[in-house]
Amino acid sequence: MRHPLVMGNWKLNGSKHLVNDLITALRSELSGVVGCDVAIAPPVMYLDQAKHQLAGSRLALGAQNVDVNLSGAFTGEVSAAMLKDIGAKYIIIGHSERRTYHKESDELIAKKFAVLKDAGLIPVLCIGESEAENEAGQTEAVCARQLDAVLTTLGAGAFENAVIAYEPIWAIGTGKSATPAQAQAVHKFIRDHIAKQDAAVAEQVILQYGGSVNAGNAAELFTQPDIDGALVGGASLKADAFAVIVKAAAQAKQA
Ligand SMILES: O=C(CO)COP(=O)(O)O
Repeated sequence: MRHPLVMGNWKLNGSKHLVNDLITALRSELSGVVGCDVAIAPPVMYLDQAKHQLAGSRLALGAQNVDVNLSGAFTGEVSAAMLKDIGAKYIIIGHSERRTYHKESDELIAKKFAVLKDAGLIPVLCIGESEAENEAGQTEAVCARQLDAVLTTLGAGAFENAVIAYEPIWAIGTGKSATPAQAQAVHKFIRDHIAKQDAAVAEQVILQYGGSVNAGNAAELFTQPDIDGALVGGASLKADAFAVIVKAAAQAKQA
């Protein structure tokens, strides 16, 4: 049985003040909520502050990126060991914003996946197609290519205790979420694709949907059998909306 996971990707937003206020509010909104794992990924600058403020709560710490190098002359980068040291658990890699703005390739992202596994961290691998690819009927081919970068180099076993976030680029920050049926179809494709190599690993891998998830559409998305949670951008910056999403996952996925 898969345990749902809702994670907030704060992207390039925040300040010491906001971290303080948002975590204080989340702790209060989510106290007593069980049945859903919850994580927040603030900017790397605030990970230490966030870790201290999360102490004693059920909320886990995430990060938004990692470098492939372990240490050395790589100005501006952050290593997997550093993220582990600071107490992060879930690390987002392959986000479409990094693929687009930082020209990250499938091969680089597969290397990031490997360094995270080696460090004992949980990769949250983002995949998903652009609007043009979607309209050209290439959704499955794009997702398969992005998954295969990891599958062919690391094998299906790498997805044991890992997370995949299906985030169609056309749904990110647009207010235009995929419909539950659309998202479910792609999630099933992703699970089946991994199952071709290892059915047991495919059955346990957490598949999140991301792209304009909000307090109003979350519950319906979570009714779908292969949607195990959400990677939430904009709505994760509002404690009340994020809490509604977490509670919807806990409710929908109760045994
Ligand atoms: O990119 C996302 C999460 O990683 C989704 O962002 P929005 O929820 O703002 O659409």
